[in-house]
Amino acid sequence: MTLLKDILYKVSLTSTTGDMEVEVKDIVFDSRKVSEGSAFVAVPGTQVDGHDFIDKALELGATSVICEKLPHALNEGITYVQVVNSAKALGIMASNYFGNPSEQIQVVAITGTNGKTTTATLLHQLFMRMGYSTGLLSTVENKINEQVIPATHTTPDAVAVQALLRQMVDEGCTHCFMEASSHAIVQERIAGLKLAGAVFTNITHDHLDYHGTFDAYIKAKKQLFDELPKGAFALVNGDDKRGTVMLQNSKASHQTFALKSPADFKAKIISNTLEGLELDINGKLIWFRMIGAFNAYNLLGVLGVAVLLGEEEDEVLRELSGIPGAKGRFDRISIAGITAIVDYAHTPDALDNVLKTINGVRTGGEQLITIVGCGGNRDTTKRPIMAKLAVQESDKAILTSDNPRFEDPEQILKDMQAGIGPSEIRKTLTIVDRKEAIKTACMLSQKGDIILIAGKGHEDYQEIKGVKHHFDDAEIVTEFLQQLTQN
Ligand SMILES: CC(=O)N[C@H]1[C@@H](OP(=O)(O)OP(=O)(O)OC[C@H]2O[C@@H](n3ccc(=O)[nH]c3=O)[C@H](O)[C@@H]2O)O[C@H](CO)[C@@H](O)[C@@H]1O[C@H](C)C(=O)N[C@@H](C)C(=O)N[C@H](CCC(=O)O)C(=O)O
Ligand SMILES: Nc1ncnc2c1ncn2[C@@H]1O[C@H](COP(=O)(O)OP(=O)(O)OP(=O)(O)O)[C@@H](O)[C@H]1O
Ligand SMILES: N[C@H](CCC[C@H](N)C(=O)O)C(=O)O
Ligand SMILES: [Mg+2]
Repeated sequence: MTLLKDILYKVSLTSTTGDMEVEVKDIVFDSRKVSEGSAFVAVPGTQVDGHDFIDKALELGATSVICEKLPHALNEGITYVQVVNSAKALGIMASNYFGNPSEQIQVVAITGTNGKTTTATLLHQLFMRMGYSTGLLSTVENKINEQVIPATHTTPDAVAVQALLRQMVDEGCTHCFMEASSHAIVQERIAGLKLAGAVFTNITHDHLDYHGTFDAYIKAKKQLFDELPKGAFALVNGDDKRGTVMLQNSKASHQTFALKSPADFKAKIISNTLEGLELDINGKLIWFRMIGAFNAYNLLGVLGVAVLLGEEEDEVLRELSGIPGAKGRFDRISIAGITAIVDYAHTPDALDNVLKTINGVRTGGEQLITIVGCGGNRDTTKRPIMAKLAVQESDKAILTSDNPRFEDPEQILKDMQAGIGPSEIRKTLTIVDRKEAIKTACMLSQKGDIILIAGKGHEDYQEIKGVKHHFDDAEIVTEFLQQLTQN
């Protein structure tokens, strides 16, 4: 039996009213999911305030309410707990409720604008290969060893994080690698977690719609490092000028990885082709199946984490060398002499990196056609920048839709077109239907050409007005390229 007073351990309380020994059958932060005996935690949100749903939660059988502001009238027989920060309280309560699983497993959180999924997935694959029972919480999927649990967010909500960690511990996992998105950090979805370490990959333009300013976005990432305990490690990209900012107030052991500056984990790129990367790491030449200089950073971050967790460098490099990477990250499909690359680049920096990688390995003569869109109900300021990058770094750019969500797809495309100069218009096509855009790119391609399809990577849907319609870039480009071979 779980008592309210026990799960409030370590929560900053302002006041309590009622029986603190009431049994808690479930912790719920959405009134619609309350059942008899639930503890309802009222969290202020971006759309509505959970405090407005306290009555609804009580109607459905909640026996305790955890909130920042007490309701004017308190119901008889209900326990009310006033806390300083209910989102934070939710995380700590969920951790207590599930028996503090993060104290029984080494959890490493990865943050940064780009590279989180790649780094976390590589770590999961690496530790599995090295014989450990390992968990993963990522944008693409959550995993307990090889068992897949579908992911709805990059970082699950506070209760789901703890429930998944509990399941991992019960199934014998010793390690869990997880992404910590800036939304999750600010919303305290990882409050109550004991981390063995945290990684900072990089920070560039994204999510200004949510955080407001770039400084607030940096501060969100920094919170992860500020809250690390002594004894944990803080591993940051030393070539990113915000790497040192992350370390400023961190009690954790300061560690760096870099290609250009002095660092604890260093590498030099020997070769970078469409077949893979060759790196010099401490005088050892190692071949990796990952493509692009940005993946050299991801590989170094992975090496750093593994070594800081006590693994032997040579074994790590041997295993890492054969790992293919995460789905939808630079996936290559070659049919009829045409190479299509499906990549999740959905930020200006990611798109720039992918385009530079492709341009760096081109042999000349071939065309590069880039298909790109920008998500609806997301940062609008990145739209003209991404369109401009696509046009400038390709022979032809096709602007199209990528999850318009609740926005008008034509308006998103207009925002993108604003980034294109008059002399670049002739290199640009705008085709709102993504399938038509892919078909057009295939029809315009000749043997040897490269088609980059950016933005959706592993996603197998197009989200329009709250409905996810099946849509898979790799599936569609394969279909059209195969048709070319039949004609
Ligand atoms: C903008 C954002 O991040 N929103 C997240 C946030 O919801 P919110 O603050 O908007 O919630 P709200 O709708 O205002 O409701 C406030 C509170 O009232 C409660 N409520 C609401 C209605 C009701 O009838 N009863 C009730 O109790 C809600 O449960 C909530 O506790 O907290 C929810 C629970 O954790 C999340 O599901 C939700 O993610 C939304 C769906 C989302 O799209 N988030 C994206 C932007 C996101 O989180 N992305 C990052 C990755 C970004 C990256 O790529 O870097 C991620 O980690 O996935
Ligand atoms: N270290 C990196 N630096 C810059 N760009 C990268 C890096 N790693 C990957 N990318 C690019 O960014 C895209 C997204 O990579 P990944 O999915 O690993 O990032 P993420 O941080 O998990 O993104 P999200 O915030 O959407 O979950 C990749 O498809 C690739 O184009
Ligand atoms: N985690 C990111 C994914 C963006 C992927 C892209 N396809 C889009 O829809 O904008 C977000 O939710 O902002
Ligand atoms: Mg991710």
